[in-house]
Amino acid sequence: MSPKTLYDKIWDAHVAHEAEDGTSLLYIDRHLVHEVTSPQAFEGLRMAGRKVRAPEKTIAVPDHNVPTTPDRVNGIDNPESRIQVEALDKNAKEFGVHYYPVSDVRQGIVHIVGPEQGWTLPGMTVVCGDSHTATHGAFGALAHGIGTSEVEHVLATQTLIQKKSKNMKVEITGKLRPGVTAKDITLSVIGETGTAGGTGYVIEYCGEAIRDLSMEGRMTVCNMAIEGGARAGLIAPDETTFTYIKGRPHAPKGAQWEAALTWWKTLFSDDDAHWDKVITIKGEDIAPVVTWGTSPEDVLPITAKVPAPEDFKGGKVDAAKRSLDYMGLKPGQPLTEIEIDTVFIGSCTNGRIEDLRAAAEILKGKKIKDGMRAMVVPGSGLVRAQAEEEGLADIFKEAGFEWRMAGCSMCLAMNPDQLSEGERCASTSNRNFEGRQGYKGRTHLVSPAMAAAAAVTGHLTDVREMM
Ligand SMILES: CC(C)[C@H](C(=O)O)[C@@H](O)C(=O)O
Ligand code: SF4
Repeated sequence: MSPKTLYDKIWDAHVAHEAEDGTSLLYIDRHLVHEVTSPQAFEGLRMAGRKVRAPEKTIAVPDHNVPTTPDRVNGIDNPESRIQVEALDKNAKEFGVHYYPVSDVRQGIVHIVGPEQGWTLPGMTVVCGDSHTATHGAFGALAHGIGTSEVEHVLATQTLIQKKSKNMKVEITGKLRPGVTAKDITLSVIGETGTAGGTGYVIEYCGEAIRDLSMEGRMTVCNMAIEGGARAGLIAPDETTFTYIKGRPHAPKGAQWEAALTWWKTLFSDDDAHWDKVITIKGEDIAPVVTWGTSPEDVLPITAKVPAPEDFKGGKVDAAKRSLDYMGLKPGQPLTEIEIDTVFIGSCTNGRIEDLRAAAEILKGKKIKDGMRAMVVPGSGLVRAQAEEEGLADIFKEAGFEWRMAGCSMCLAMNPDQLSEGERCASTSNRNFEGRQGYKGRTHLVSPAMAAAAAVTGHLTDVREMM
């Protein structure tokens, strides 16, 4: 047998039919659904008189539009948001799919709920009408976003038409230095490859620094594969993965667990597998980073200065000028002198329990800067409950943070949590596009620990000085 990558193995195990030009019909093991990209898909089924083919493999949860203040039990003010969430409610019940409504403690961001409930397992194909589906690749699942018409296709057939991507290996060797996290890894990789570097590829992240990460950290890394342009990100499963999964509500049990484990242990890239592209980064070379511009590739170590447009080449000069202008920054200004007024800790990138622990560790016994607006939005109701049990919520509240209910929140401006014009936020989310967190709002992407540090000092801060 010819050697295969992990991606090749999962792909081969799911091809139901392959046409001559390589276009394939893939079987889909898990279909996650949220309120933004599913209403038309369900409506299409309804109009055609079709059913959901595999409701037991379909999981729905509202996340983008839901308010995160406790008074959300009284309903959603914004009519557009309300329509989307109510449509999901109706569709989930009518079509009989698994559903976690806002009133359920298990509700949260779809990419946090799936793994948490044991829906996401190694070797699976996982899709969702959402680009950050890449998150689930942390389990060694082939997971990626799809469009609304594909959502309808998967709902109706449990299959997806796909062309195979190329194989790319991103190796992070050795150990990380203190203060450096999974978020710094994933942003640094994009800094190296650019936002188009992964286009046409599925990335497998490997190396000692990746192996050393918890499942939470691995999800953070894979979450941003899409920001580097890749179709999906993958990490081969190992004991860390199996320990995380075991005992979760929808994980296999008993003899099924043993059988699954036997297969999962074959899910790695063979030694002499072929890679179309390889990138290697030394773990010790990665610093705590921050973005200065309006693209995730605009990333630098926190010790750096705001770059000048002339530092870039070709078309990137104009992009840098525009970024600096939008962000209101001057070349040569130390990044640590950039003052911020808002801190957002949350999102499918960094809204898990370990992220909250890392931020709380920095905040313990401290207060946020006067006038700072700071909020923690746990990625799910269960993350929230656990953080309360561990005393993290008290640390956040005593420091001056708002302690919110689960949802996408200020990661994107689809709900009441938004930046106002000119506001500047240190955010643990994954996109710093113009207006992403609110009209004319400005975003600096950072790790949870770096966000916490900035909340205390009032400016972008090297977290290592607070450790
Ligand atoms: C709303 C949704 C389609 C979108 C995505 O696909 O990623 C959102 O989750 C985002 O992060 O921008
Ligand atoms: S948290 Fe942000 S990135 Fe993740 S699904 Fe929600 S909007 Fe998209």
